[in-house]
Amino acid sequence: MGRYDLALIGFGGVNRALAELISQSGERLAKELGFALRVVAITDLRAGSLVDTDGIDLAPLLAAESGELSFAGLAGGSADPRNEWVIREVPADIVVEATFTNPTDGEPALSHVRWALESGKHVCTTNKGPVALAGRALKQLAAARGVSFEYEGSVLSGTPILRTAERLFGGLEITGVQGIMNGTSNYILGRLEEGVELSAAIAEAQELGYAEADPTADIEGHDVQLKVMILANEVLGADLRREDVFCEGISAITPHEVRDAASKGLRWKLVGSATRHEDGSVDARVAPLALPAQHPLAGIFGPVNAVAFHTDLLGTVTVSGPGAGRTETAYALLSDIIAIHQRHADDDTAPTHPVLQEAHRV
Ligand SMILES: NC(=O)C1=CN([C@@H]2O[C@H](COP(=O)(O)OP(=O)(O)OC[C@H]3O[C@@H](n4cnc5c(N)ncnc54)[C@H](O)[C@@H]3O)[C@@H](O)[C@H]2O)C=CC1
Ligand SMILES: N[C@@H](CC=O)C(=O)O
Repeated sequence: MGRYDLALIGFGGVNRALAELISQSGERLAKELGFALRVVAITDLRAGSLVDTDGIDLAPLLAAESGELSFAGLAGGSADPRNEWVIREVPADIVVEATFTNPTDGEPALSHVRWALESGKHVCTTNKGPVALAGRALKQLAAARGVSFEYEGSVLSGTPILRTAERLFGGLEITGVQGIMNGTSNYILGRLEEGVELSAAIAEAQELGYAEADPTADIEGHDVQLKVMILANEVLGADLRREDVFCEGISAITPHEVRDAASKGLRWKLVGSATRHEDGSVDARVAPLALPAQHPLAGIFGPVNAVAFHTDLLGTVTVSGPGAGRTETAYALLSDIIAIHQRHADDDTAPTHPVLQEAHRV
């Protein structure tokens, strides 16, 4: 049985949840998928870096509270994240990028991804910055190096929206997308309707692992702006920059307005949308809308998200599922690793598995 060695860049909620999955369910997954997973490097802004090319023992790391973790003093450990050295020099097969999303220029995650691809390593990431702001260039770099760049978790967390569109919508012309694409703001709007104060609702979303490290991106719509760019670029053939996407968040909506709307059968939702016109141009925007109760998006609650695809042959097809959450997003990374395996199953270095090889051929 083959194995993939992983370097985890960022050891916050999502990458810790991936490490937990590997630590607790690695054997079951290996039997099912036909390949094993081993973590050989971890870097983190706060904890430093840890390298063991024989495989890091994850259990003691996962037993420590995340705020208390320090790799300095451990064998192969350092207080310095040493990101560039780890990404370029440690012999990992896949670099898993899950540091903070920076909506302005995508850094430092953009450099992390670039270093990995330049070094001939596959990348999977849940970080929206590099995908939205430089996805096209990064895909070209990956193709030139013969490696994969996967980012299912960058839109709708573990809900496989990008792969659904890519693999299952063949022959359909998609003319637009509209959806709820941020778990935090959707959760907060629901809690405001229930009478919870804004600051308390934000704290809950942080505690539950839905919110960005700086929740401004969730509240002001920047997170959805990046997701709309990713979707429009992927499924509508657009090449949007951030300034092309009008963006208004939920900060101006008062708890009173939320409850007043509810009493009239309306629900405030933060909606992202993109529409392709006949001349090929694409309009995209993010804005709060008070939707009537019978609107399909009005019934989407909490961290659940949904995206409606407008198509020529099927009309509207809506995909709904978790839009945020540590374990849910870690699943997106696992699905990326499976996709890498499927794509490279015939490479010399890839593990072999009859079921996945068959899927690869199909
Ligand atoms: N939590 C969620 O539901 C989802 C998160 N994402 C994205 O996944 C990424 C990770 O999310 P979480 O784990 O929830 O965030 P988090 O804030 O819990 O963890 C991020 C980790 O990255 C580390 N970090 C930051 N800059 C670093 C650097 N330069 N070098 C090394 N480590 C660095 C931080 O110390 C922190 O431990 C973010 O980009 C987020 O936008 C995407 C989909 C859903
Ligand atoms: N903060 C984001 C996490 C996923 O991208 C959200 O709440 O949707």
